[in-house]
Amino acid sequence: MKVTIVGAGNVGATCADAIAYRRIASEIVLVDIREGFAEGKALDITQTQTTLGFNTKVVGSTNDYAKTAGSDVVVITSGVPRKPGMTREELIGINAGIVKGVAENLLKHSPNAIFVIVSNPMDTMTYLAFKSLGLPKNRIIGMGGTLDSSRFKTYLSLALDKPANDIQGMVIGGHGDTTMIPLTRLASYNGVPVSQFLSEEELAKVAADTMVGGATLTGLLGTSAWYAPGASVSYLVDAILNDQKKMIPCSVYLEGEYGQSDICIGVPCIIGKNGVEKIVDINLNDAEKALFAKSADAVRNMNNDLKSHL
Ligand SMILES: NC(=O)c1ccc[n+]([C@@H]2O[C@H](COP(=O)([O-])OP(=O)(O)OC[C@H]3O[C@@H](n4cnc5c(N)ncnc54)[C@H](O)[C@@H]3O)[C@@H](O)[C@H]2O)c1
Ligand SMILES: O=C(O)C[C@H](O)C(=O)O
Repeated sequence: MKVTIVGAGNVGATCADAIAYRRIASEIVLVDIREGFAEGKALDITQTQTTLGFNTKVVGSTNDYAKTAGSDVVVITSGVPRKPGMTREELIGINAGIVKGVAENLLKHSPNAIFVIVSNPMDTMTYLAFKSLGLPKNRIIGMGGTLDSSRFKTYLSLALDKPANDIQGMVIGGHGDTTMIPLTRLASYNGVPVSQFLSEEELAKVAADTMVGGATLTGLLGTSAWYAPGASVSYLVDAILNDQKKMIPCSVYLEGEYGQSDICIGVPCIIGKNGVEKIVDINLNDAEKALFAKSADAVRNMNNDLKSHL
């Protein structure tokens, strides 16, 4: 199976490294616009084959999309990350043109690929890819919910002082500091609701920390995070290539689901070899429904800024 990742920067290269090391694909192509950069990252990753013990072929390319031909999954991470104090939404002007051009080039060479969109603001970039490529909705997947859910589980595990892998939980809604919806009511520690162990105040703090998880790291690092984002993309690509039918919150085009239409936003999805195989309708309570509607309003507002690109 072949995966192309465009953008060989922090997230793209980390994602390529995770996919190679975890043997998720047989071939990875890394593409970047910076002369020699993707080739350098690919060679560096290749030189870990014997010490880490994998045989995945990793190829780098400076903007030569012929090398990406016949990819099963393509991942778009090209674009600018935010700096401390910025919101993801502020990146729209510069990233929209990059994402649209890259997506069109990818489709020319891999007409059957499933697209995974990572560049921010991710929900709006996913909507742009959906609208400009004209592909069926199952083949355009925005990655944000995997990462937000992993942060949610991390903060729950810290608050509970229990292993993160014993915790289940999902974040739906937009991938933004104020639009994410950590579903604290449904989160569990080995099937037991976390509300049996944490107070309302503690749960509210977990939710608040999760929502600004990306901003916290941007403040600490000076640019946005990459280890958890790269690993999250590899998790999603694994679910697609290995037809895992995992339920993962992803940003997908809605046509009435969750009361919303003509928008890409995070909802629980079954992910397999066809990409989004099903949108799972979970029973939200009234408060969660209201948060989802508010989140969708904000994402839709942001999509309005795309007019010149559609
Ligand atoms: N959805 C998520 O959960 C999530 C998580 C982390 C980062 N992000 C986003 O992913 C994007 C990348 O973040 P990063 O930290 O890797 O940034 P980065 O600056 O390290 O890497 C971006 C790379 O894109 C390349 N690039 C720019 N224009 C290009 C083009 N037209 N074609 C090919 N390559 C091009 C740059 O040369 C650079 O190497 C940002 O927009 C960031 O906000 C999203
Ligand atoms: O925070 C960011 O801007 C990058 C990414 O969306 C993240 O959540 O880490």
